[in-house]
Amino acid sequence: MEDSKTKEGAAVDAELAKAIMARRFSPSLIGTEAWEGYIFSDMEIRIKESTDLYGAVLWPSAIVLCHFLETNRDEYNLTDKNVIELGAGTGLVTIVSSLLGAKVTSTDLPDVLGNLQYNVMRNTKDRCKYIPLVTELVWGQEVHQRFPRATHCFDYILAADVVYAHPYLQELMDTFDHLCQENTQILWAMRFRLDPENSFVDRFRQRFHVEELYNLPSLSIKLYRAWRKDKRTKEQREAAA
Ligand SMILES: C[S@@+](CC[C@H](N)C(=O)[O-])C[C@H]1O[C@@H](n2cnc3c(N)ncnc32)[C@H](O)[C@@H]1O
Repeated sequence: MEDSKTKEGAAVDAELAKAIMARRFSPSLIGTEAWEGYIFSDMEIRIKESTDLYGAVLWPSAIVLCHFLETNRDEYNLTDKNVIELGAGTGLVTIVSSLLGAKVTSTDLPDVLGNLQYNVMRNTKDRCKYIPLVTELVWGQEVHQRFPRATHCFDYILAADVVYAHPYLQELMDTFDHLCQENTQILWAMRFRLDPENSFVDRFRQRFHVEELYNLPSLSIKLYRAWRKDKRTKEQREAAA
């Protein structure tokens, strides 16, 4: 019985993973510029990558998160919502969220912003209600000053593949903690590779309620929804702002 259930789960995983990854179609070369094409919201999105930086490559978690947003737009309606993306990389999640009607703040390390801005502008210009804002956000650095809670209240925090063996996991946790207010939802696609990912999830669960939305073992990716556990008092909210 258990065996047949596991097999059924594996088949669903394989099918879903295949469907999600099939959104990717073959790389093209136009003139001197290489790009990869994706279709979301019935629109073609062209992503330029550059292999010299982590953030200049599109990772499968981003495709998984975009697939979720596109196929669950009734329940997670992004129209007119304030959204921030952490570690946006090449920008696919920012672009898809903008096409779905969100006001997006797309963030990453300074080195990555040029390529990110290029992809975001190229794919959202004249196609979106709100022009996405691309800006630097280094996890844990001046987040309180640059994104004060009183003026920066996000409905959604989006993140794809931001947890891996890097030395800034605590800073990332603190950034989630600062940006996530009482009514904020975190949608976070996570690729499991080694132990640091598991212990991050354990620590994350101490601060946030966590619901697993997708489990795709064939891609080693899970998609989580999370929201704050603690309800702050008015005084605490003002002190943290
Ligand atoms: C594995 S890539 C994922 C990129 C993109 N979200 C995707 O799924 O295609 C990790 C991203 O986190 C960003 N990143 C890494 N360390 C960071 C830090 N300390 N502060 C802000 N962003 C960081 C990288 O620049 C990169 O864009």
